Amino acid sequence: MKKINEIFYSLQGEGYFTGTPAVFVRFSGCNLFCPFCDTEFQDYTNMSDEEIISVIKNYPARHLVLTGGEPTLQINEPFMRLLKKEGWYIQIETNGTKTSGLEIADRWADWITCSPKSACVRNSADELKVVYTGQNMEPYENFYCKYRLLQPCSMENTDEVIDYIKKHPEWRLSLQTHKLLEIR
Ligand SMILES: C[S@@+](CC[C@H](N)C(=O)[O-])C[C@H]1O[C@@H](n2cnc3c(N)ncnc32)[C@H](O)[C@@H]1O
Ligand SMILES: Nc1nc2[nH]cc(C(=O)O)c2c(=O)[nH]1
Ligand code: SF4
Ligand SMILES: [Mg+2]
Repeated sequence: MKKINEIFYSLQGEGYFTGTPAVFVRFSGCNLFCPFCDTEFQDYTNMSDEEIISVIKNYPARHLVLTGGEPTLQINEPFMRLLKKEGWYIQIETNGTKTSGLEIADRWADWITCSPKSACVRNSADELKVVYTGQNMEPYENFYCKYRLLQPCSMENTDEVIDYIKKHPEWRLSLQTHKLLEIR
């Protein structure tokens, strides 16, 4: 059984796949307590892997976003294998900490979006998506990834983020477009 906070269909609002129709599975629970976290993830329903599949397959898209909370606390090999067997393109949103699912994500996900927080142990992902709060950016210099995305915190410091990116052009802007559009 997995503790699932919500399942919904929307457009990927953030990062490289912004605008892509996607089914979101939000896992309950997290190992961190980011002060800026914009997500309610405590409530949950217990669902079997088969129940999750039976809900997500009703939507027309086959791009799946595993998020949370922290999805790598709950994903396991049989779940990921089943999703791949069912034809899903699996994107996982992770804080990059040392969890039971860290290596499972590497083995099975099609796309890893790492949004590193203090305890991040990853030094690679497909995309690095940093929520900018004016922190020291040096720790991200040796992170190996295809794209470096800088995301305003709660859409409140967009000017500061744009300014940073213009000075450090290896970064690009990630806006939480679902908030702009007032969709989920
Ligand atoms: C809610 S987290 C869930 C996945 C995982 N725990 C993580 O932190 O990557 C999903 C994404 O939202 C970002 N996020 C959370 N709160 C935010 C905020 N107030 N403003 C901008 N992005 C935020 C996270 O950094 C992460 O990229
Ligand atoms: N539309 C939409 N896109 C998202 N991308 C990442 C999200 C998340 O909360 O992980 C999210 C979300 O909550 N909504
Ligand atoms: S790691 Fe992700 S879900 Fe957990 S508190 Fe931080 S932003 Fe929220
Ligand atoms: Mg969100």
